[in-house]
Amino acid sequence: MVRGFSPAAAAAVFRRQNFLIRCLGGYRKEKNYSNNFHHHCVIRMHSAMSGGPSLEADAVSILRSITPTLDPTRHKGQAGKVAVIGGCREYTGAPYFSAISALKLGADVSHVFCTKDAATVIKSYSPELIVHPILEESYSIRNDEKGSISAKVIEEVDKWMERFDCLVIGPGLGRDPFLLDCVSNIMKRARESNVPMVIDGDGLFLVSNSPDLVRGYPLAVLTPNVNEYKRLVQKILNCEVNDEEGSKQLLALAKGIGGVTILRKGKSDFITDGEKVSAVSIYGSPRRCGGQGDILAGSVAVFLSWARQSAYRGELGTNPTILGCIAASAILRKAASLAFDQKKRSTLTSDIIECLGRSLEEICAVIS
Ligand SMILES: NC(=O)C1=CN([C@@H]2O[C@H](COP(=O)(O)OP(=O)(O)OC[C@H]3O[C@@H](n4cnc5c(N)ncnc54)[C@H](O)[C@@H]3O)[C@@H](O)[C@H]2O)[C@@H](O)CC1
Ligand SMILES: Nc1ncnc2c1ncn2[C@@H]1O[C@H](COP(=O)(O)OP(=O)(O)OP(=O)(O)O)[C@@H](O)[C@H]1O
Ligand SMILES: [Mg+2]
Repeated sequence: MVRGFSPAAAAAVFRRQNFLIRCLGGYRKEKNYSNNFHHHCVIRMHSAMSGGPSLEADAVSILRSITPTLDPTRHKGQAGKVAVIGGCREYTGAPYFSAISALKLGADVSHVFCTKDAATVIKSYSPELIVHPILEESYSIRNDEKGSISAKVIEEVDKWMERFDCLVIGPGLGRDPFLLDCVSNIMKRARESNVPMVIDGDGLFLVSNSPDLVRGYPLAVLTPNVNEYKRLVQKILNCEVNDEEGSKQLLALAKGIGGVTILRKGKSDFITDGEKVSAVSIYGSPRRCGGQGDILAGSVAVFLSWARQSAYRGELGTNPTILGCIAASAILRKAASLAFDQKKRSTLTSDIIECLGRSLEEICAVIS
């Protein structure tokens, strides 16, 4: 019994502790990937030691404070309208993973703006997505068509821009110079309309070479993986990644680009707006199958939109962009852990997507 507590109160404390442990990933029986509470604490301590003291965010409280209730008076669109700019001849999975993850978490509408080649393929994965085949790669057009096609792309995106709560730029975009030029124009329009942007994948390749696209834009979130982070550090800070000074360098990078938010993905996810670093190191999965970053990008778009709505109602005291990143990171890692419980080594990105709903439900139950 807990000293000074009645048996009933002690039982309540015990139940609450168990609930929080379950929310953060649960107990696990695997020998090598033991995920008991002690292991969880060790991960937290390790993260705090590598990134500085007490960086770990209270992801459960954040998720509860920003996730909207399912209120029968709300209409379609109020829980979020997101658009993914990505998808080309090589990559059709990445934009699909981002866009469907947004829907599975509770966004109302999810669009994909991609190349013509990719559009039919993406549509065939899911009838839930609204797919716009508007982008072109250099190989499919003549040089003298480039001006008119570029203008047409902007015209098409402009029809929709003001309706989106957030854009995800880059999953499966490819690196064709003409296509990236069109996407730069889309980003400039998004800024003019104050639409938040999550920049991932090849969008980060673009931003590493043209940081002015996001410089000084507080509604931009960059979500680099290990390679993308390395490129950003080299281009912006003119040095190599230094994990001994991980937090300091991350802050310098956010300041160096100027006022953006960075979510650095890895064993722990580190998030900063240039002022303070937060960490999410709750247990995820030892599987590193491709596509998990795409889930994260779509999830950040949703939680960021929800956090902005809460902030608009005056319910938050903290930067909503940071809260959205923390929430997305925690939900993805929990979903990855749930999927790994079932599928072990054969866990795929689509298995993790199937666990997104349960992952959020266990923290923010529809009916509590
Ligand atoms: N199923 C899918 O369709 C998936 C597609 N993905 C997409 O794949 C693309 C690449 O993402 P990664 O995470 O692999 O990116 P990384 O930057 O981690 O690595 C990409 C590869 O490209 C090479 N590379 C580096 N610089 C290059 C350059 N200038 N030109 C050409 N190649 C270069 C790297 O050596 C590496 O092998 C992104 O668009 C991403 O969204 C991934 O999200 C995984 C899943
Ligand atoms: N070593 C790790 N241990 C635990 N979780 C990790 C590890 N590395 C990455 N993750 C988690 O996986 C998610 C995706 O990160 P990852 O580095 O795989 O992105 P990515 O390379 O962009 O993925 P994608 O294949 O979609 O492009 C992150 O949210 C991160 O929390
Ligand atoms: Mg990626």
